[in-house]
Amino acid sequence: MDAVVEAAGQQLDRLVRVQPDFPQPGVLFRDLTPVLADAMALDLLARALVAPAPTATLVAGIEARGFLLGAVAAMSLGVGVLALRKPGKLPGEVLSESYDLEYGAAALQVHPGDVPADARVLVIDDVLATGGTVAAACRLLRRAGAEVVGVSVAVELAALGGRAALARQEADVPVSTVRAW
Ligand SMILES: O=P(O)(O)OC[C@H]1O[C@H](OP(=O)(O)OP(=O)(O)O)[C@H](O)[C@@H]1O
Ligand SMILES: Nc1ncnc2[nH]cnc12
Repeated sequence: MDAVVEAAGQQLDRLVRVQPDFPQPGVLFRDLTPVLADAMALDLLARALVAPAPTATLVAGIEARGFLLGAVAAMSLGVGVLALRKPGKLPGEVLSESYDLEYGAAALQVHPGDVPADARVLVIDDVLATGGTVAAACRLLRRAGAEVVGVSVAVELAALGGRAALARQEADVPVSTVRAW
């Protein structure tokens, strides 16, 4: 599987669009939409993302970009995908977790009833920056009764320290990234 991860990493090197000063001055934005639009890159990335957690029984995709990768990754593992949504999108009773990120603040929500009691969940997203988003996802899933077996992200922005921040908050969750820049 290391060969798949390396091949997917090469596709990220080739296709990720780097945009200075977006969505606000000072942020160097990594846009994965060209990767998603390339069939070979998308297939490799889906397989690389699930490689670290082959026994997961459910994938959790984080709104919005994590939805796209989470869905294809879940298909490649043969499991379902759980949508972790931003506020105001899910009807009925929800659990919520707030967090800060590089360019603002946000929250994630889930229906507790959508998480099976024995779920072994792999959290998937496109970018690990400060780590606030995936840490909130882990807290949310645990409150819903799930076991978080891993976090798998396409691109890690190493200078923003997300991996260390996540280790401080969620020390027992293995974190895998296809490429660290
Ligand atoms: O590690 P962090 O500092 O928390 O940042 C990473 C998050 O930032 C981006 O999402 P964003 O909130 O911009 O939402 P989007 O997917 O709806 O564009 C990205 O898709 C990650 O979810
Ligand atoms: N620099 C960045 N590029 C893309 N997504 C991000 N999420 C947080 N920071 C980001």
